[in-house]
Amino acid sequence: MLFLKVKLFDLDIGVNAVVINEEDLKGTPYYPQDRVLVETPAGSFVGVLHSTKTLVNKGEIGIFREITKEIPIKDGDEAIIRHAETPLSVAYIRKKMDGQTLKPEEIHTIIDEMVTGKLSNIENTAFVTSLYINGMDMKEIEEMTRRMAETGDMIDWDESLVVDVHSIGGVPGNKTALLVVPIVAAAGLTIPKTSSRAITSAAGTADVVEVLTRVDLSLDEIKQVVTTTNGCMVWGGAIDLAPADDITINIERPLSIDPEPLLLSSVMAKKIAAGIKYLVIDIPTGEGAKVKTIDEAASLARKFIELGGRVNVHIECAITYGGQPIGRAIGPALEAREALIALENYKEAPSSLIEKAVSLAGVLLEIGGVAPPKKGKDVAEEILTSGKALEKMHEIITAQGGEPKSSDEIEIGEYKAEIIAPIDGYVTQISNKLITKVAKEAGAPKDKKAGVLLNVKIGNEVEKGDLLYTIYSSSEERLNSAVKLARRTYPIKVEGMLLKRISKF
Ligand SMILES: O=P(O)(O)OC[C@H]1O[C@H](OP(=O)(O)O)[C@H](O)[C@@H]1O
Ligand SMILES: O=c1cc[nH]c(=O)[nH]1
Repeated sequence: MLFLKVKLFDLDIGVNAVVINEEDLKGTPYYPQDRVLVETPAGSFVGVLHSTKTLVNKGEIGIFREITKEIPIKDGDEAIIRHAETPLSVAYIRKKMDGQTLKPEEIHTIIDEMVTGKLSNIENTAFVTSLYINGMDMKEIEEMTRRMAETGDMIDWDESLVVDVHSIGGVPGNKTALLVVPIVAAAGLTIPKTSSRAITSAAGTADVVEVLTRVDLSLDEIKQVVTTTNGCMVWGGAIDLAPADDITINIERPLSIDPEPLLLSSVMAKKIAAGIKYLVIDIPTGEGAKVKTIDEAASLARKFIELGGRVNVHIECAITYGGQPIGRAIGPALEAREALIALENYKEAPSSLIEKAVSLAGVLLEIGGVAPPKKGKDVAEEILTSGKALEKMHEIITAQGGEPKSSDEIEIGEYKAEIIAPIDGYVTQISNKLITKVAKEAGAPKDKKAGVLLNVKIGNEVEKGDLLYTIYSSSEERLNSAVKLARRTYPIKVEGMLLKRISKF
């Protein structure tokens, strides 16, 4: 064992590297590139060892900022270094890589070791990838869901009627939650919504809400907000609800994947932990979404409902249109602005956004008994059009530590480029994946002001030179790169009625 003092490096290098002076390593069984278990008063993690002559002094261990996002280690903390045995999980991950079924205790071990930082990025990535390739059966998914919830905090509300809505994501512009939560909260139901940051999209709900107010609230702050406003819209990753969720999501994001076993367990674990009893799952379906066909969506819905039954959460699934972006705004600030426009004056908002939001909210109002059967959508519309939802949104924004702003006060990227129609014709396709790529190339979601504002939707007739969409960014360099990508990949297809002329074979 080595006893060292922590020296924190303010550097995001993205992996669990630790640096030890080579004098300290002399005569020990620890070698560069080895994995060592680092135990500190704030928690333990597995780090890849690097040696140095000068970066840290004898008696110090250099630790990077990445770690402190998961474990609140401070400068000067005592650290005990031990050889990191190969985690038990490695054998179980190999089993899943080989397509085998994992036993409950094997799944528990993987989640436990992931959450206690004993797995390196390599093992975590191998696990996520093996689920993407080989999947899991429902028993495995149930075990993973339970463990993901049990390894974190659980919130217990002192009432039974706690509802939530959660989208599996995958469709650009899906800012629906910013309407559904205020509508449902204004109706008096308790809706403590947790969201993840973007996984495959250019803006996750947590990224969008963060434009308007704080989302990294503590459990106590969340309870306070929900008690006073009936709702919240917070980032699940900031609190210890299902901690494995944020670890796996951080691996899914660069690969832009969302394997079904994790999709099911991630959503459900967060909801169990948040004490949700009634949950509506939004399953956007269509070309370019995570789910392509109605049949696939129905099969996923059945799995959600079955899983819900096993973990005592009442689930209803809404299969929604996901064949093109929801609304016109893609990117955190653009989507926050569009959501505010919808709350301020629904007539000015895209009908796809309004329609989806009041439909989902309507289901929750019926489940919650504050609207008669089949009348939920009408009640939701009334709450939206009367301004009650906007008022509630301002309450939630304030309670979470933000300053309510009107839509025209939301800042978007100062650099912009307009993409125009190359010919007369009709918009026949808006590629979810390509439009997301353009928005991300412009800098979203890290650059909150970056994104894409659509000027057309599928079916619109356009003339050569008409505006199709505008790309925004805070950086001219990123904007130019996004424009190049847009010009190379054509996210929006414009075609005449004469699609192809064949005059000879
Ligand atoms: O589209 P991608 O990024 O893959 O999925 C992630 C998004 O889907 C869910 O949306 P919501 O919280 O129900 O609004 C997550 O919380 C996250 O915002
Ligand atoms: O919250 C979410 C949404 C989609 N997929 C996940 O894994 N988690």
